[in-house]
Amino acid sequence: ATPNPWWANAVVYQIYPRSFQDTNGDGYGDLPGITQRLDYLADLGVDVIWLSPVYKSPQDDNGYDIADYQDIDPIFGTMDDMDELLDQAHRRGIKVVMDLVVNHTSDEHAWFQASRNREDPHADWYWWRPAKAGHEPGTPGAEPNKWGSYFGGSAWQYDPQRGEYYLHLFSRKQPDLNWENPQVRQAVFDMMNWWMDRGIDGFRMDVIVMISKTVDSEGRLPGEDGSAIADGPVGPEGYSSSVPFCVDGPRLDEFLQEMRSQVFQDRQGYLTVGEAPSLAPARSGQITDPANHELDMLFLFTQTEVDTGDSKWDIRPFRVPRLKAAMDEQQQAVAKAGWASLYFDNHDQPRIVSRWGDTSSEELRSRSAKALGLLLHMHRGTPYIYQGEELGMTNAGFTSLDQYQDLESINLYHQRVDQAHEQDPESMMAALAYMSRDNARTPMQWDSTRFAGFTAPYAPKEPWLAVNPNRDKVNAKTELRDPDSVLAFYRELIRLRHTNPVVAAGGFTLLDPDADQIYSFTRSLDQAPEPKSGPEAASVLDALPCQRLLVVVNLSSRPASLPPETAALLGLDQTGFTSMALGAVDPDRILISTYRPEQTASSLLTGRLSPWEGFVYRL
Ligand SMILES: O=C(CO[C@H]1O[C@H](CO)[C@@H](O)[C@H](O)[C@H]1O)[C@@H](O)[C@H](O)[C@H](O)CO
Ligand SMILES: [Ca+2]
Repeated sequence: ATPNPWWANAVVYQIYPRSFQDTNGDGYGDLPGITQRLDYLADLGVDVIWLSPVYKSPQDDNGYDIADYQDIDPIFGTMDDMDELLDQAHRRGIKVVMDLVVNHTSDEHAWFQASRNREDPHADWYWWRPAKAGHEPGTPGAEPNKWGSYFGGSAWQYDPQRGEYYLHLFSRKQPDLNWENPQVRQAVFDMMNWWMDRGIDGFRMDVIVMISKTVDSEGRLPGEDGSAIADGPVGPEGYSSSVPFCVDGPRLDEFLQEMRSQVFQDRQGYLTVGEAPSLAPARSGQITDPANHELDMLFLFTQTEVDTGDSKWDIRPFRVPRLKAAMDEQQQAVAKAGWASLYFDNHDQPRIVSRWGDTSSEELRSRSAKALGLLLHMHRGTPYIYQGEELGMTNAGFTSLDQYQDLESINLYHQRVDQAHEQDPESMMAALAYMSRDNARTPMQWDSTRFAGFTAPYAPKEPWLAVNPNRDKVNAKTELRDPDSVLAFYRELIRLRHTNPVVAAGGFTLLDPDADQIYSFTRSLDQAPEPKSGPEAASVLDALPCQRLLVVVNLSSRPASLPPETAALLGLDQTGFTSMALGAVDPDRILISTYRPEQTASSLLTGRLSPWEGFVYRL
């Protein structure tokens, strides 16, 4: 079998620079702050850091609205600071992946400002359309079609200077680029090559599956005057969904292949991962199949939608079988070809330990954080750790709207409560507390001081977003000293992935899909890898060819019996009693557990796992 590429065995750590480490007391994290913390990341064992955007930006969407791709925003520092970070990371063997936001730019980008003039060569670099016939431009109903923006309101904004509307799937200050225009594509590829030549190691590509929009043979968008394609139905808020026409559009593969050949053809050792909201998992097997020369891996979203209804604010109870179904579908999509990325947390998702774990006590917060980490990292794919996830950081616990900063949260509160009256204030505030993106964006908790070490206790400026008061207990300094901490556990998880080839390359097989507390699966390598010898062989067992692992996690705060298929693999029969002589369950085969191995060995003998008990067993 062709050896797996380097990133198949790598662990990526996502940094949200705004909330990571402030070094100049302005309350915002910055690049020197990241450089300062590289030893912490090296000690954790991560192979790659992915930086959310640090480019010149009016920060309307915290940097995902870029005004100059080839300059650093002063809030984060200078290009010299960027070079220093790159150099210091590489010295520690850590690669640096940047965020590529090219579905849209900022409306303050020179390209957009130029495009407002119809005579300018950039005139066709964005999606400009006239007002609907028979409607006064700029008045409700005059928009070219009924598409709604992800951040509320129409996806169209009228610009009096140009005398036309421009498309913005996200905020008004994030106009979509027109990738149909080859000059746009060339400008993007030139910018990407500029950064790759500066020594970065790849890109995470923002909403990259939205760059190809569906148009009819005349280039008309669905629903616009004269278009051969009708727009979709209008929802309760008065807008239709752009997803059927803007996600996975007709030229997506062509554009991704062109990008691959224009930027990455003659390069080694890089990583490309595309963000793919609303993409069907089956498509990930094609887009990440190396034979198609598109992307290395994708961020799919189906696992982040198992506890929501029609919208992310329509919260539903978390059910383990639904998560299993979603993850299994993603695993099967790339079983033959392609590769998966593994994530539960990022800067757009609430903290997983608050979402699906249990934070009702310090004990349960720690145990459930470990169980969820083990579950994710033992799947087949490249795991992503979001800053603070390795500490088991929790949701913010905000109770009033003015504590929130995220435009999506604030806009959607007003749209759903004040305008569309489809949700009452209490339930929307509850939805925000559970799902808002700000839950992931509270400052990193380095220690128990006033501002958690994110910024100096008596810094001139308070942190841009409130520090979570539980920083007195949940912080890196405390967990670095505690061998039983969530941090120590994550270090173990990463070590296991780096040392046990089955973890990186073994095939995935889900067990007991209907069990409602326990999530279990096996990972197996067809042919045994070379047995380890010499110092690497930590134990006699290490010397044996490891071929198959069993991963079992109780994702509940209640004890749970081992379900049938899992029990059978451990030689336990239905009654849960071991048909194997007592002691056949060999504690040495427990490679890692969220409890002490001997405790897990006794759990196995009884066939009942404790709350949030998870382990990897070498079959
Ligand atoms: O679709 C996206 C894309 O997010 C990417 O694109 C967005 C626009 O650039 C940006 O706000 C996000 O931070 C970036 O990760 C969602 O995750 C989005 O955050 C929202 O929750 C949809 O309901
Ligand atoms: Ca700062």
